[in-house]
Amino acid sequence: MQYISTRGAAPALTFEQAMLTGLARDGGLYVPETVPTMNEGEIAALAGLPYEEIAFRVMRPFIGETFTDDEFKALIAKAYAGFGHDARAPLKQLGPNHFLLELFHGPTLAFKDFAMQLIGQLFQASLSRSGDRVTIVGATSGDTGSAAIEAFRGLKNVDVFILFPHGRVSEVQRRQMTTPADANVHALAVDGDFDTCQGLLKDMFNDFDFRDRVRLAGVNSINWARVLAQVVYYFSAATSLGAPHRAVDFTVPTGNFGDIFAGYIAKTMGLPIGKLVVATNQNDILHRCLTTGVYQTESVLPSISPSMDIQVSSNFERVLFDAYGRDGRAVAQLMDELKGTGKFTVSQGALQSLQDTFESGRVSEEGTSASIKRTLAHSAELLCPHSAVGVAVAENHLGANPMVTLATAHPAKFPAAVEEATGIHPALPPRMGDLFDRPERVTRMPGDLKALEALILERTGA
Ligand SMILES: Cc1ncc(COP(=O)(O)O)c(C=O)c1O
Ligand SMILES: N[C@@H](CCOP(=O)(O)O)C(=O)O
Repeated sequence: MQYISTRGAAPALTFEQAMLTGLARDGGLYVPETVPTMNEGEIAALAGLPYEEIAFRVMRPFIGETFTDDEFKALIAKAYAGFGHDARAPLKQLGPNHFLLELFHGPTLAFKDFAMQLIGQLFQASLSRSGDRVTIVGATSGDTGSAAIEAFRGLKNVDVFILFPHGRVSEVQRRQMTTPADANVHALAVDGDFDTCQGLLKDMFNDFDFRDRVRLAGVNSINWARVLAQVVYYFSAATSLGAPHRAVDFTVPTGNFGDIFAGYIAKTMGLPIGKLVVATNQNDILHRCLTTGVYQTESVLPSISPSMDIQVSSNFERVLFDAYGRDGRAVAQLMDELKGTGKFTVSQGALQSLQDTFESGRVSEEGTSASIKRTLAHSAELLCPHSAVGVAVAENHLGANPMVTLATAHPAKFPAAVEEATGIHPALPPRMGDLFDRPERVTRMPGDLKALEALILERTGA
């Protein structure tokens, strides 16, 4: 199993190399050279299995020789042992044909834990074998950062630097990143928005001297291993609703396009997914692009679903690669255009291919609040604002197949928006009850590459 870059000009890598590398050296993202498929019998056999066993069967063909079966099984078991629900990703029924996939029972209460807890294990196993040390730098709009810190805190061969937009994450998210006392954790509050943070991260990857000196690794969804771990819950949800004997639709609250791209991979592997619906908040660049073919950045509007306040949606590049017939040069040209002008237009053929796979919808701020309120009244389910965006869009795309909406975070991560909509203040789980009493440790930084690189070099001693 080899991984190739979406820009076609970086060396092909193994799973382990792609996982430790993050961004390809040509600026592209790694994808499998060929996506392995599962036949109907193999998919049917997943129904009713424990989540960890489904994870093993779905991910095994992607990892090549990196781990033996026994090693991989043990790492998966450790990754999900700390989840607060036996099913790991339970389904709740919202309506006759509408289900909610709760992805917030991990240690930091967001779907990011599914991938981050696993790659924490995979990194540790790989680094302790090689004796190498890496510097992880992550960009976050709130959830990736806390999940990464939780997964890598205290590890002796890893430093973790998390760039988050100053003043643009919820207080719970900020405290999850700034209160861990471990010396290898560095929370950096950057002046700018999430796109500034993600842009700086990509610039660090493209600064080869710096990259090689600190042995830079990435745990954003630019890392293929992140996407892979997220493919699993599409299989667990769909098979418990009758797949492969019937098709299942999914609606996914979307920002960086990683989570829905995982659904696209599940579909490519053979899982009968009918509709794949992209749900955006008022930062609706993906919805506009899927509707008109024009991908045009605007300034980010802070919203009550802040984790999706994103304009430059990293993983969209992966799906464009397929829509352009895996032509890396065409993708590189689009990405250069985006960097230069803030815009590109998708060709007619590529747009048709995207529209054949994805539907989309956008929800306003009022619509998000109303969705939280309505869902509580009809189904007694308290949604976080991101999940509420998903539910609102899904309601406009219900059809004959069961519809699954991904609930991506726990409502207690966004108490202000939930209380405003419902009058209920969602409580944090008891194990996080002292979050507001713990001392914070954070460094305020300008959105400046050289300043950030200097700080990372100084703190790692590289
Ligand atoms: C709570 C939450 N929901 C949805 C999303 C969107 O996921 P993705 O970036 O994979 O599209 C994010 C982060 O991006 C998130 O943190
Ligand atoms: N919403 C995310 C943004 C980064 O997404 P990623 O999936 O690429 O790590 C966040 O919470 O940080």
